[in-house]
Amino acid sequence: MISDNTLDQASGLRNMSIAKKTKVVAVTGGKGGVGKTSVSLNTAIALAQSGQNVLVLDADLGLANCDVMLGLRVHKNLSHVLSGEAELDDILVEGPHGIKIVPATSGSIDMVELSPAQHAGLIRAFSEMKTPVDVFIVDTAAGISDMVLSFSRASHEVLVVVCDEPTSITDAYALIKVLNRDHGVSKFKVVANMVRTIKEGQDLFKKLTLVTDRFLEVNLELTAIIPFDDNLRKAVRRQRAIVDAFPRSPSAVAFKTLAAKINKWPAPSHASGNLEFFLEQLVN
Ligand SMILES: Nc1ncnc2c1ncn2[C@@H]1O[C@H](COP(=O)(O)OP(=O)(O)OP(=O)(O)O)[C@@H](O)[C@H]1O
Repeated sequence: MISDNTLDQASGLRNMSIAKKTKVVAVTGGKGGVGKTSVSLNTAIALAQSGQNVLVLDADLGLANCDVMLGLRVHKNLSHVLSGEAELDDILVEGPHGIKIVPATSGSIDMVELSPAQHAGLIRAFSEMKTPVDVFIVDTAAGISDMVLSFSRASHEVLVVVCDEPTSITDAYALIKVLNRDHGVSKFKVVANMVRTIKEGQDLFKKLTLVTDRFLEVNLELTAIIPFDDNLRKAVRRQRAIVDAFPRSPSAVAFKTLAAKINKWPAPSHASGNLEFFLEQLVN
């Protein structure tokens, strides 16, 4: 006879195997000020509006800003997790529509100088979280630091935010090159931000692929075109997200379209072989 205990175990295992896998999306770009945090937060909120449990890691560890952009109060941050004083679940801050944010520290030198082992420890710590997460968005810092590289490599999708400035294109190219050459990332999803027309967004994508096609073996896809939108700046001044404050504004509509695309991306089905966020879910 099969005991109740055995049945409980079987149903537990079944639930584990059908449990939703977390999609992990790194938002990066190489250059500062191209709109990474705006893309991360607005896409996160649009995903939450569509019913997803969304977690945002404010990995701009040198100068944290997700909480500032949304006017949220932070009590504990990643430094408390690193020092062992708190678990990730304890430091989450709730934002609009129930998004959860993992706050970084503001301007703390220690955080900028984390070692590769500490990055790996942080990536592993996410697997221990009890908070349900359908989509995890990693808002990376500007530049090509070890942290940006290890967090991007540990994600399932890498969004590269670019705007129509020569330095944005060269910095995005440099980031793609290093992620590909040194970390084996070959697929990138490009977000053309702050453009005046759809055509400007498409041309911007062409400028980037002109160099990547010539020198690298990578696959780039133009995933979103976000218009320049004065209302976005107005929303930032009010410490609100545009998808919330001006939902019909052109950039808000574009963020919702991007969120709808992310909803359609398949959840990861197998481990990549590298250290990745929520790895446990993929090997169980
Ligand atoms: N589509 C847009 N239309 C108008 N302004 C925008 C748009 N996207 C971003 N901005 C503005 O550009 C500035 C930089 O945006 P944001 O802080 O999101 O960039 P970032 O890449 O995260 O910057 P950093 O690297 O410094 O953290 C902000 O003032 C923001 O309001």
